[in-house]
Formats: sequence, C-alpha cells, structure tokens
Amino acid sequence: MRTPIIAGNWKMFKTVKEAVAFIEDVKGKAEVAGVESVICAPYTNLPALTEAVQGTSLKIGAQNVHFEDSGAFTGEISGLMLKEIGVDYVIIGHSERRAYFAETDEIVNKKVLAAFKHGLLPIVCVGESLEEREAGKTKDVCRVQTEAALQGLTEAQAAQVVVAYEPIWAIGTGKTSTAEDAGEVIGYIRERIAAQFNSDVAGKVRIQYGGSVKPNNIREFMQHPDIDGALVGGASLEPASYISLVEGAR
Ligand SMILES: O=C[C@H](O)COP(=O)(O)O
Repeated sequence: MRTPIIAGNWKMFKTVKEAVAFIEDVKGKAEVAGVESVICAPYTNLPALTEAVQGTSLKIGAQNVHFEDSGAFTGEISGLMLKEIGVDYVIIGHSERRAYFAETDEIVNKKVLAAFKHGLLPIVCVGESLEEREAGKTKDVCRVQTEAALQGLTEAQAAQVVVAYEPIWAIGTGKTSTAEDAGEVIGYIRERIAAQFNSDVAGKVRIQYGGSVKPNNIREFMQHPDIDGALVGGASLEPASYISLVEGAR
C-alpha cells in the first residue's frame, strides 16, 4: 500500500514572512492521516519553514539541489546544506529547470544520487512537451527520463523515489490530462521501473500526476489506482486551496 503524497511546488513565490504565515494557516488542516503533505519552497524560506513545521506532520522540500557537496559553484546549494536545515524532499528535474536551466538527464541523475547521499528524498519530474505528445512520443520520453534519473540507485533507494509525471503542456495552463490518460502513462512508468529494478521496487515507488491540479479535480486523479498523489504549482499557494488538495487525497 503506497501512502499518497501531495507536494506543493511554490516555484519562485512567497517571502519568508508569507511562507511562515501559510504554515500557521494550514497547520492541523493540511495534515490528514494517511496522506503525506510536503511544501517545496524557495531556498530562502527553508530554514524558517523547517522550524515552523516542528511538531506537525508537514514536510518541507527544496526545488533543486546541486550534485556536489561543496565547491566553486556560485549561486548553488548542496544536499549537505539542505539536510543540515532539516529539509526532507527535493524536486529534481522539473521541466522548468530542464527548459530554462539546461538540466539534462545526466545532471538529473547526478542530483538524484546526491539527494540520497544526504538522506533527502527526490521527487523526480518527467513528462512530455505538446510537440512530443502529438508525435506519439509520450511514453518514450517518460521511459528515457525515468530510466536515466534512477540509474545507479540501489533497489532500496529506488523504492523510495517519488516520480512526478507532469506533461509540460498541462503545467500552469489550466489544461489537464484526464485521470485515465495520466494513469495510463503512470502505469507505463511503473512497468519500466519494474523492468529496470523489479516489481517489488515498482510497487513501492510513488508516482504523482502534476499539471493544473486543483481542488476541483484532485479526487478524480486520486481515484485512479496508479496515481499516488499530485505535484501542484498554482493551487498550492493559497492555504484553503492547499488544504482541499490534501483532503482530496485522502
Ligand atoms: O510542479 C508543479 C507543476 O509544474 C504544476 O504546476 P501547476 O499546478 O501550476 O500547473
């Protein structure tokens, strides 16, 4: 039985003050038995947030990590640094990072390995562009990205990975995949993980859907047996909306 996981990806939104106020608003409400609830915030918010969630079941994630522990990498943050401040999760390979910051499958893999090195759990994003979808390449793109990301992990590590299937055309656009369609791709990703590792690992990996998930459609996605949660951008920014998403994953 896989525990559903709702992760809010705040992207480049919220000051520290706004972030802490959000936690005060959702405490006890975005905490639902049997659902994992994670807020992935900008780096500047993370120390205050890990402090603010003390004594709650809420978890905190980063949105990126460098693959080295330290060094001359101006502007970067390492897994060692994230772990030190109590971060639990890290989003790796989001399509915005792949598109705007030239993250390749190889870099994504190095970051996944670095996350495990420091005891952080990766939320690995995969998904196709509209062009790739229209060319019938959705499954191929997801297979290549997933296999590359999980390369070199032990079975025990792979079983703890969270994969977020996010069709790029559905991100921030209001267009969503249907639950059936997303479930089919997610089922395929699971099959490929079984081929890369084994069916026990594949049965444990949690695979989220992401792309214009809102309080009014979360239940539809969660009803699909292959969908284990959601990675949510816009609708995770308001406390009431985030609470509804977590409740919808119950
Ligand atoms: O990481 C989250 C995704 O990019 C989805 O964003 P969205 O919910 O605003 O479409």
